[in-house]
Parts: sequence; C-alpha cells; structure tokens
Amino acid sequence: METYTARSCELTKYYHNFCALDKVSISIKRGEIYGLVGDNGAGKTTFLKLLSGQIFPTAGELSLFGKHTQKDLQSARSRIGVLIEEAGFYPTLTVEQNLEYYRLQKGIPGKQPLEEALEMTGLSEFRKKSCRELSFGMKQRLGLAVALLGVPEFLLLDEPINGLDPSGILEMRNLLLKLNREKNITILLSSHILSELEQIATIFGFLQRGKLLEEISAEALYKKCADYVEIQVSDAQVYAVLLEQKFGHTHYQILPEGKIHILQADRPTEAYSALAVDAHLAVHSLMRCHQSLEEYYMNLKNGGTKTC
Ligand SMILES: Nc1ncnc2c1ncn2[C@@H]1O[C@H](COP(=O)(O)OP(=O)(O)OP(=O)(O)O)[C@@H](O)[C@H]1O
Repeated sequence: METYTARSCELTKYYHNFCALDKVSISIKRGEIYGLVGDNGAGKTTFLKLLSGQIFPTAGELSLFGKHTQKDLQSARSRIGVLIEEAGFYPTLTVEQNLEYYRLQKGIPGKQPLEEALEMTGLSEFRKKSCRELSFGMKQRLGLAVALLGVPEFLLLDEPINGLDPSGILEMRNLLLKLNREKNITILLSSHILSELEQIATIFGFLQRGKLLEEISAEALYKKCADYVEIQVSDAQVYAVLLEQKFGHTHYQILPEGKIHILQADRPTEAYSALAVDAHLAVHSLMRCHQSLEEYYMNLKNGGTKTC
C-alpha cells in the first residue's frame, strides 16, 4: 500500500495572469487528517479543486495513491469523495431521493452505498425529510453523505465546518474522527480558522496568498506553542543579542516597552533573568506563559517569530 494518499510538488495555478497557487508542495500520508489553513483567497479551494480534477495545474506535479499520469490520476479520483462548495440539493426531494440522484449521477451501482452513506452520517432516521426542512448543519451532513457515496479512501472537504453553530461543529468533528478511525479514511479539510481544526487535524499546512508557509505535524505545533517566557528588561535589543549568542535562541519576538517573548523557552525561567542580570540589565517583569494556536498562526502570517 502507498504511504502517501496525495502529494503535490511545486503545484502552481494561474487564473489568467493571477497566481492563485505558487509552487505548493504538500504531502498527505495515508490515515492522516490534514488541516489546510489559510485566510480567504489563500488558495485552499484552488488546491482542493486541483486534487479533485475540477481544474488543471499550470505547472507542477500531483500524485494520488502513488499515481502520476493523467490517465492514472483520473481513475485514482474514483477513490476520492469531494465536498467543495455547497452541494446543490433539490428542496422538494427527500434526503434519500437527493442521495439517490447523486448515486445515479456518479454511476455508483446498487442501493448499498446509499444505505452506508446514510448510516455513516447519522441521517438514516431523517431519510424521508424533504431537504427544505433541513437545518444548515444537516445539509452539511448530507453534503458529506454525497461525498461518502461509494465509501472513498480519501475525503476532500472545503470548509466543512464553516457556518456551523458550536454543537454543529462538535457533531461534524466527531463524525470526521469516526470516519477516519473506523473506516480508515484519509481526510483533507480546509478552514480559515485554525482553532476549528485544532482537535482533529494530525498535520497542518498553512497557506498564504498562494504560498505554503509551513507544513507541521499537530504534535510539533503543540510543542512549539507549549510555553514561552515573557521578560521585560531595560534594553530589549541588547537582551535579544544575548539570547542568540549565549543561549542560541532565534525564536523570539521583541515587543514595545522592552518586552520580549521567548518562544520554545526550554531553560528554567531563572536562567532568563540571570542572563539579563549578568549583563547589568534591569529585569522589570518575568513570567512563563502559553501561546495559543491562533497567536502562533498570526505570528507565522506576520513573517516569522522575530518582530520588532
Ligand atoms: N475561476 C477563477 N478565476 C479567477 N480568479 C480566481 C478563480 N477562482 C479563484 N480565484 C482567485 O484565486 C484566489 C484563491 O482563491 P481560492 O478560492 O482558492 O481561495 P480560498 O483560500 O479557498 O478562499 P476562501 O476561504 O475565500 O474560499 C483568490 O484571490 C480568488 O479570487
């Protein structure tokens, strides 16, 4: 079996003269839940559409289940379920009838796939409900059921959590975790809010204006965010030089009023005050804090961890 469900190498997409995706290299391992994070217009949908074959790249390479050629990619796409943009449903038809419509459209034989999709998304008891009676969250679930027809090995979901209320978000998260764990489905999902993916993604890719800023495992991300030390000294610039020269720390932020955030601060807190005192700098305050994932993401977007 292939290690990678999907890989892109320097994948690039231009819409006329506009570069929507710029040499993006992403690797999605089998069994992973990959969270693609980026602001509006970052290129998330473009990336998902390239994977699903709805559009074609301007340059770069793409492989799915280890297949590269156009012909092989096309057949590999039958193993993918896609939810990109809101699926269109006939309001007067029932949940079951809408699913049946998509089953026929996708050319999936037999009734069993429809039953499985209903069961996996918890929609069986609502099968006779007409679509116009469904809540937004239920419609999202139905969209997911369409993507699940034929039990795909890989799910591509564009902002599946967007617009859901807190209980809808929880429901969708649990459903995706269940599909990943019980059916071993690899999932790529996008969001412009990192915290929405926080509890489920095993790896994150951060996109900004078509470029991949960073690809990082959830474990490494949480480690990076774990702790930082905030110190306020009489001369932050001098202290920053000491941090680099004596401790080899390059991950820090210089803030106004002589404050410095030392990220990945792996030494005892006292070591950071001693560093200042030994250089005859006054220490006005010192504390160990926790960085949220959103803060980390904001820093990344603002060009790294060193800011003045
Ligand atoms: N068909 C198109 N023609 C021209 N420009 C396009 C087209 N589709 C997307 N774009 C542009 O490409 C950029 C990336 O769009 P894309 O939809 O991939 O971003 P996104 O990260 O999914 O954003 P959102 O979160 O708003 O959906 C945007 O600036 C968008 O305006």
